[in-house]
Amino acid sequence: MQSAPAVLCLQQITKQFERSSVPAVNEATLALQQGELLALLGPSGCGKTTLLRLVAGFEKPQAGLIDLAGKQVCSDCRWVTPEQRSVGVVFQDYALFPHLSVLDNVAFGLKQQARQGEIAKPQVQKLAHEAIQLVGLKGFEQRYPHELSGGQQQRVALARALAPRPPLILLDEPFSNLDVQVRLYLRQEVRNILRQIGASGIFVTHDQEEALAISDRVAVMRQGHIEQIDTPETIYQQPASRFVAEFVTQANFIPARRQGAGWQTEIGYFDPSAISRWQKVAANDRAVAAELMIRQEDLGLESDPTGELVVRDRQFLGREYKYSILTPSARLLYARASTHQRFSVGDRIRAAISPGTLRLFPGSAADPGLLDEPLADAPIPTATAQFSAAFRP
Ligand SMILES: Nc1ncnc2c1ncn2[C@@H]1O[C@H](COP(=O)(O)OP(=O)(O)OP(=O)(O)O)[C@@H](O)[C@H]1O
Repeated sequence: MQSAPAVLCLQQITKQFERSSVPAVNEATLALQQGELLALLGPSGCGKTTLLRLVAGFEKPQAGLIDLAGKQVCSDCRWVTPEQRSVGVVFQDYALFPHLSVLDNVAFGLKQQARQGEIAKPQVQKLAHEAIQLVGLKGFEQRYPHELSGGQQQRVALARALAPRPPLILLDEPFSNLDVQVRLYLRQEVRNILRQIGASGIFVTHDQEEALAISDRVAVMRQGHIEQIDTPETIYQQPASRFVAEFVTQANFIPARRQGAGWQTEIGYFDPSAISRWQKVAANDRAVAAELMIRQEDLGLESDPTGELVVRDRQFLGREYKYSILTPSARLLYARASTHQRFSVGDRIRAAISPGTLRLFPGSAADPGLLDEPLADAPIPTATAQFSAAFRP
């Protein structure tokens, strides 16, 4: 993947709307390789759609460079219009012409290209039929949009974007209007189709599971910045910041205070073996406060009538239970556990965490309850010794 030529290069792209005090996209830099599928993931308003629109040419940035398929399409002295950029765009609401048949919708852009002499006229019908076949709508050519389901309409929109065979397809929340079954099926199919024709794609989503499931890389955005861009595995296992960790994994965070070689929290003492990558904090030997990240699936639960954690709620999710756990300081933690072992609301439990699953993030020294205590290497309190035994391999 890394050796393939870049289809898209963004350098330091910044866009600030009028009457807005902060940029919607702030110095975004990324390169997309040929055949690669990138997800733009982030909370509402973080700039995902604006970034996509900048690539398409629907918005002009104040600063930065955009290269598409080896050609500069945006710089201080160069601007290529959306029609002249080789990108296909699929919108959330399909944006089909209601008075045109499926075939005419798909052929619409191709006919314009033929009029401008960009493609030969006989190519129009050929490319349109190929695209319709590619998205599995052969036989539906003469139907109108109102005669199609939402999923079928989105396929037409996809066929229209794919028909001219652009090297890059942009998809703005393409599945969000579809019900869950169609959504799961179609997102896999879009991925397969793009792979089949070797096109690159960027799709916007605020659904972390969707981003991780179908993309080759994920760009997590926050307040206009690309906070981290990497493979789904790396984003999940090695989030670069607490924001990425929280948004992508929905992990638990507990304030921790350095104690000896390890870290003390209200749910126990964690020695170094519990922690997967603690370079971030360990690099700063003087850091006394941190936040410990525990993923929901890594928070193991064990029955313990004297335990300080209490089951507050249990949700049945089919393959697993999701528990809400109340800590002594009334903090809520979430755990996902197999259905083989079932706890009831009110049960007292203790946490059992597998070695190497925790991560540390720089923490605030202002956390109450922990940092009021002396920071010297005090012995581990008896109540937590039990936990530390569970954490140690
Ligand atoms: N045309 C516009 N004029 C002024 N501000 C805009 C315009 N379009 C977007 N914004 C602002 O820019 C910021 C980024 O918006 P954008 O639509 O890119 O976010 P998003 O991440 O796609 O959000 P969502 O997931 O809700 O669609 C927001 O604060 C939004 O209000």
